[in-house]
Amino acid sequence: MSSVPPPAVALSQVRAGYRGKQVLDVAAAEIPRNALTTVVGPNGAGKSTLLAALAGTLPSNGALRSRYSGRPALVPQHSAVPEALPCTVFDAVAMGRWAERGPWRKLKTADREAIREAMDRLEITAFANRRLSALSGGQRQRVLVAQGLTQHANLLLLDEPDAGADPHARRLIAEAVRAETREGRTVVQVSHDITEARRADHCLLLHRGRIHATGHPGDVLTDAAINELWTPRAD
Ligand SMILES: Nc1ncnc2c1ncn2[C@@H]1O[C@H](COP(=O)(O)OP(=O)(O)OP(=O)(O)O)[C@@H](O)[C@H]1O
Repeated sequence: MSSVPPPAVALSQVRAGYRGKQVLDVAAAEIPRNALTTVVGPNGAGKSTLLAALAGTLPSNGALRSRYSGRPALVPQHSAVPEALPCTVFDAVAMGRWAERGPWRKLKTADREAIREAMDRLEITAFANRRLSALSGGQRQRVLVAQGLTQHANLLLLDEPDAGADPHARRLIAEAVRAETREGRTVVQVSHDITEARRADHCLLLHRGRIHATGHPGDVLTDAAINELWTPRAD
């Protein structure tokens, strides 16, 4: 009989917020191991806040039990990254190795290999020496995802990685994410694209900071749930 592996992260009564204002209140949720979990919900539902709590960049109360080794990698929304960051595409992707090497140490062969592989996957090798500020929004998005991939983190957190990306870039990002789970990593991805979200292994549907539903995307992202959550209300 096959047993279900323990989740990579189990959340229980997790609360988080900003300057004393609570915006996230997750009673219970799980992030399955070696799988792609998509986090969906209307604007302001608390998706980025949940990712920040999982990344540990935002303090939270409650129990957030992690069963993966190493540090998680967080790829923020590209709107959260200064456009004029004074570095090249290669430098930006290489920053992904800082957690392991430190910012000032020389890159080793393994670092260069991880950077090369991530840049190839996102098809940004041709831009390696371009300034990040000279790229389009969609190209910059691919650089951020490549920076996340180079970290080889067991938990990869992506906040709307395909926002502003064209169909080809979306496919590259989706394929890169799938390769991560095939290689035994756990990925959590915030998305506004319901079609893309339906392709995930697991789904957390957030509404007003709480879990509205969780489970297989086919069971969670029903027409009824979508109509209910995305229909503007008077309150
Ligand atoms: N730095 C911050 N300071 C204060 N309030 C914040 C901050 N960041 C987010 N919030 C508030 O927390 C709530 C949840 O925001 P969050 O960014 O997590 O939502 P989201 O689901 O990711 O939204 P979107 O789909 O628009 O990206 C919102 O009401 C937002 O105004």
